[in-house]
Amino acid sequence: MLLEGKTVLVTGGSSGIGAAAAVEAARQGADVAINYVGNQAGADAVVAQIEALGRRALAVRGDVAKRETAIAFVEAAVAAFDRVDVFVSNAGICPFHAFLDMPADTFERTMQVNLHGAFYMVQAAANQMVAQGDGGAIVAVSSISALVGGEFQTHYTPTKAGIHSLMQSAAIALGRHGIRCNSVLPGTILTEINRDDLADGEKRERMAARVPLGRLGEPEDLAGPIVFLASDMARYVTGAALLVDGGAFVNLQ
Ligand SMILES: NC(=O)C1=CN([C@@H]2O[C@H](COP(=O)(O)OP(=O)(O)OC[C@H]3O[C@@H](n4cnc5c(N)ncnc54)[C@H](O)[C@@H]3O)[C@@H](O)[C@H]2O)C=CC1
Ligand SMILES: C[C@H](O)[C@@H]1OC(=O)[C@H](O)[C@@H]1O
Repeated sequence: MLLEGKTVLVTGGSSGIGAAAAVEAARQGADVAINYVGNQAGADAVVAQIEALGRRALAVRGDVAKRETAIAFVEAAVAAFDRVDVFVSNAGICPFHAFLDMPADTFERTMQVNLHGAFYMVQAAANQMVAQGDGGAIVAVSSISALVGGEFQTHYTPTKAGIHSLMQSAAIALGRHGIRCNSVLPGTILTEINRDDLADGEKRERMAARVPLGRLGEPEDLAGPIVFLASDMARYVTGAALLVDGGAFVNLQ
């Protein structure tokens, strides 16, 4: 098991990629704390899945856009499990909207949840890891959208580029403490975040046709790469970004 005896924290862990990562971490031997914001049923289901795997689980409610949520999440996890070994910064939103009439509050909320939230969470987790004194691993869920644009994502893609960049700079700032920082860059993964956008079957098929592996992603496709980067198998990997997109990015023509 890749995460035997570790404590893993995941933001936005009540659905999608975060839920898949949380459950896989438990399958790999970790106790897991998830942050969630509104989906109580989803959080309860993830806790139940983790416990069914014989591991301890904790769900802590909070809006990642607020700095105090980060501090409270890490404190609650330490109170329950004594330490933080792995932190997965995953929570995010993507309210698709055209650029020219983007409401300021849509732009600002997307920045606050996706980028400010990741910064505060990673900072709080890193301070706990530094205090423990024996290193750790941080994995942030960025996106293929850190590298390419989207017409209705002008507020969103900069947050994903920012998260990718945050991991690079944090890798430098935290390397001396033995804390590794990496990001995963998912392609299009079928989750709640894009359920409406991909409800149009024609668009979904067009997107899938661009993927060399021939299908859109599932949340579980991210679980292995996240666990790998979190584990000692990746002990000399830091500041890296791992595309998990079925080959979509390289498929120019
Ligand atoms: N689905 C996709 O195609 C891709 C998703 N991503 C990223 O993956 C991450 C997870 O998204 P998915 O699993 O796809 O969708 P999702 O909607 O299932 O998951 C997002 C999670 O973040 C949580 N969340 C949203 N706002 C929050 C807040 N203020 N505080 C705490 N939690 C909050 C949601 O409750 C949800 O559990 C996001 O950061 C997203 O940007 C990146 C690339 C592609
Ligand atoms: C939510 C979108 O479908 C998804 O988010 C990303 O980051 C991907 O690039 C897709 O556009």
